[in-house]
Amino acid sequence: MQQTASAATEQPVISCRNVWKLFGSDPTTYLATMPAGRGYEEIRSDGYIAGVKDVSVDVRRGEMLVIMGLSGSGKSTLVRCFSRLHDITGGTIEVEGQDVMSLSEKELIELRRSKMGMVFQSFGLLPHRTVLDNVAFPLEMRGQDRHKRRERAMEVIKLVGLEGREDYFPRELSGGQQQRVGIARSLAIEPDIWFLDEPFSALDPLIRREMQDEFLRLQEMLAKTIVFITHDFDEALRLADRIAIMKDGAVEQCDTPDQIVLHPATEYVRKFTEEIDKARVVHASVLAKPDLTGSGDPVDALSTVHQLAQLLVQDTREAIPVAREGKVIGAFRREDALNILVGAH
Ligand SMILES: Nc1ncnc2c1ncn2[C@@H]1O[C@H](COP(=O)(O)OP(=O)(O)OP(=O)(O)O)[C@@H](O)[C@H]1O
Repeated sequence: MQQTASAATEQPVISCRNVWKLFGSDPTTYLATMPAGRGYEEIRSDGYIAGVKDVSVDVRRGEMLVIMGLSGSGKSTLVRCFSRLHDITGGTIEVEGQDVMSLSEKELIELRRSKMGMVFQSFGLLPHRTVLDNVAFPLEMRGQDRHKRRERAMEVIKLVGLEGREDYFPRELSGGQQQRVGIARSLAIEPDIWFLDEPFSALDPLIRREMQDEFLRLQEMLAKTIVFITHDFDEALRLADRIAIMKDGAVEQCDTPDQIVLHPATEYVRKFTEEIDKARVVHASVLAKPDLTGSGDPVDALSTVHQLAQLLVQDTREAIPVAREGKVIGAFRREDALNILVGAH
């Protein structure tokens, strides 16, 4: 996935600044009196759990932000704060410029219902309803008439590749197909912001990869703003425009996959990147230096080093130009790319 340049400059869809979510007996008073710089373990010894610890991230329009971290690192808590399923203890969260903590219960329900879609690991399908009726369910909740909701449900069923299975019951479907129903159901309401909490982790590895590919295809068409939770770094690298890596409630680094594998911000992040084949992650666009001039035909900015392997080995040029949509944006040193290819970076 590659975002348009304007996505980075537009107002973010979700903006969170210095957000804290503490669990414990009186978190608000505790946070107000807590000495600055108190660490996760110190907070714990004071009797509180820092579910989210001083997090500032933005979710940009049309991007897929993947929140990655081990179990208990705070991924779900952070995302629950975005939709105010949790009240935050400190900081601010704005969704489309609106401070979520200032919304009334009614406004919140409306915000969630009209703008947000959610998909969970457990699929959450209604077992006694057919695929069509499961997908149409949120529309029924909205009071949409039967004909309209069936029409819309069929549209999204087609979109996720389940046409012909609309009259099946969930138990008659594979895990991957059931998750497709979950995805179709959440898309039925045309959410602006899509939250997916480990949607593929109950699936076996082959199906999981297939679903990831399909998901990328779907996103290419829909260009939704997506927050995707996973504990799988490979999945994060495959899907993300940007990845926020969490540990002990805090975001260790939030950046593009390329930057994370090339320039891990902390030792913790570096450990994740150790086993990764960087050549499959790093794109020519990131290696290109605008002030370097190459000779001969340019390579495409969206190519990974892995895709360029043959050229890199056979070519003799020192600097290779890179073009985005036909326009040269700079060049990279062939040696730099070769180092990534052989794992010497
Ligand atoms: N309601 C709660 N009360 C107390 N502690 C909580 C509550 N919800 C979460 N926590 C704690 O906050 C921390 C972060 O939990 P969270 O569920 O966000 O982690 P996660 O990264 O999503 O983990 P997983 O991948 O296992 O779902 C954990 O230590 C958890 O025990």
